[in-house]
Amino acid sequence: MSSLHIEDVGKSFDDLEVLRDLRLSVEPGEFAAVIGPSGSGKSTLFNLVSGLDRPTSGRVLVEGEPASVASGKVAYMPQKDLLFPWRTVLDNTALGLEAQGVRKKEARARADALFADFGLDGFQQAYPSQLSGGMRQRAALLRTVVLERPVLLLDEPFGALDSLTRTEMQLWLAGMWQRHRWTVVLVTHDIREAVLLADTVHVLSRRPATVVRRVEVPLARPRGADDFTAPGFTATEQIVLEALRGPTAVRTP
Ligand SMILES: Nc1ncnc2c1ncn2[C@@H]1O[C@H](COP(=O)(O)OP(=O)(O)OP(=O)(O)O)[C@@H](O)[C@H]1O
Repeated sequence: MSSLHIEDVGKSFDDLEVLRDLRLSVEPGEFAAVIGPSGSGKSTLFNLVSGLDRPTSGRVLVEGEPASVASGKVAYMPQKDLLFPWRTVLDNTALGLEAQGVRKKEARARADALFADFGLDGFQQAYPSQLSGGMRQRAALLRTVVLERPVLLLDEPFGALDSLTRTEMQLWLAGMWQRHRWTVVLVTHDIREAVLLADTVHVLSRRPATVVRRVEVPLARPRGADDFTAPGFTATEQIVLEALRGPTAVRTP
């Protein structure tokens, strides 16, 4: 059974058709990336997968069941880290578990157990303002991962970081995925990021968005900094770029 199965999904807001006949499947342990032009509907798609909104047509199935917030199958990391400035980093990372009804002590213990792996050891009692941009994003990811849900949605997690920090974070995430094998759907505007991290890159058209190309990334795992200059990397970037720019990607409303 697919972890995520999006079947002929359409979504409109009044007269605005945002998604049309969108199909996409993600298998357990797969890292999928979704890339598309600005405003093509990537956040709308995530809202459907996390059950915050419903499709106008078609179906969104998470582990075979219609997507719903109540099913607790999807963990969503939004673009902004949304860490509360008045809570310590540990309390911030335990927040999702607490909201799920886990007792505070246990929630903190479960989050704390991941701090070293996320490069945050020693910062449990710090406040978010004391962290660098990259550390804040790692804390936000920790808060998402600790929920141990079957599907992780990452919405441009590194979009706000400077280019060097972003590259470091991408390499770090590649290493983390290698160890944990989460099922991930990453939304990004960054072709390089999609190719480095994903098994499959789904390229969206302009609105109404549909998947115009599904690109399998031919690079072996584990991946690292050397992959950025590998011939297969550049060739895949080119294929994704052409799909983004190609004639079928430009639709008139
Ligand atoms: N609740 C809503 N009501 C009306 N229109 C909406 C709603 N949510 C999104 N839209 C519209 O749908 C379109 C797609 O928005 P969405 O945020 O999904 O795009 P996106 O691809 O995530 O954008 P970006 O790449 O800029 O982050 C936009 O034109 C937006 O104005």
